[in-house]
Amino acid sequence: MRGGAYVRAVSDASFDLRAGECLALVGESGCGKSVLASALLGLLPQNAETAGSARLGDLDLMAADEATLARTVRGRRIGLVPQSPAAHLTPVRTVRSQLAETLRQLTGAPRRGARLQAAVREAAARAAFPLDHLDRYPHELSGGLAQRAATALALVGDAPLLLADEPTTGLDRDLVERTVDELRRHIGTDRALLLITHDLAAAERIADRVAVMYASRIVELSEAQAFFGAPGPRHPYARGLLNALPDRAFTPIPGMPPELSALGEGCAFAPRCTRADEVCAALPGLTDGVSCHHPVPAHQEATRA
Ligand SMILES: Nc1ncnc2c1ncn2[C@@H]1O[C@H](COP(=O)(O)OP(=O)(O)OP(=O)(O)O)[C@@H](O)[C@H]1O
Ligand code: NI
Repeated sequence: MRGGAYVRAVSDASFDLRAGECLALVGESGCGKSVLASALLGLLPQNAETAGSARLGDLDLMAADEATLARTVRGRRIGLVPQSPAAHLTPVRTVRSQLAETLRQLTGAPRRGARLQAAVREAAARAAFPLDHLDRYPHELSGGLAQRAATALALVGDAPLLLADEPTTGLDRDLVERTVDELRRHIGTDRALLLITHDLAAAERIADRVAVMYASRIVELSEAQAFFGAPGPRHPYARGLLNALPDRAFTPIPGMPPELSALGEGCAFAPRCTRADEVCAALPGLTDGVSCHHPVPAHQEATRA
């Protein structure tokens, strides 16, 4: 990081993702979600340090070189809906030309002509991108339309893993539902989706499992049904996130998440946690999908207003 600060943005993250499955990665801003996604794609800044492995089929993404990632992973084995679509779209080319280019690269689409144009329209429609906006440049698009253009591009390669980083930012509720439903449909039974989101309602709508991240660590990994329904989240932070929702208790978690450059030894949530005691000065391990010394007992249900 500029100025020499050292940030541990992701620690000990461990999860698997099966074909046909959607895993939602949720957590407050700055907890490390996008860094985790960038690490999988080899898109971290050059001075970033990584350790560990991430297997996609027979390939270890963490060990793969840039040529392999560029040639066979990005777009082909992993489709990315980036968090800031405006920054990922090429500013000097229309949406039509970017879709056409990606189609030519990733599918056997012909170089030009009616069949290519039909494929472009089909690709746009999959992400509900309006066909009468295809000839616009990225700066002529609203945030929501740029988001849909980026989603359309990410779906082109039919990659076995789709990584969607806040794919619904800037969309209104109807379109949020349409977009996540489309992502879910796209997954079908033979692809997988890692959905990174602040939007717990979107996660509840389509996720099979939920991973909750706090201050660089996955603190809970649960089946979505158990998480959003009964018995509810077991980690006090995860429970706090749900209870902060307007249609639940609408009670925010007091305090702020810590700076990742100044994390202590113990549980990073302890300063904000009503259940914390002296034991929490030591880092809890992940047991039964929860990383907490005092998880909420399974029979204590979350309050739904
Ligand atoms: N290129 C970078 N250089 C230095 N620090 C970075 C860089 N990218 C991210 N960070 C830091 O890593 C931490 C995690 O950032 P990240 O973008 O992964 O958060 P996030 O969970 O995706 O948040 P948001 O929900 O706001 O997108 C933050 O403290 C951020 O400041
Ligand atoms: Ni992010």
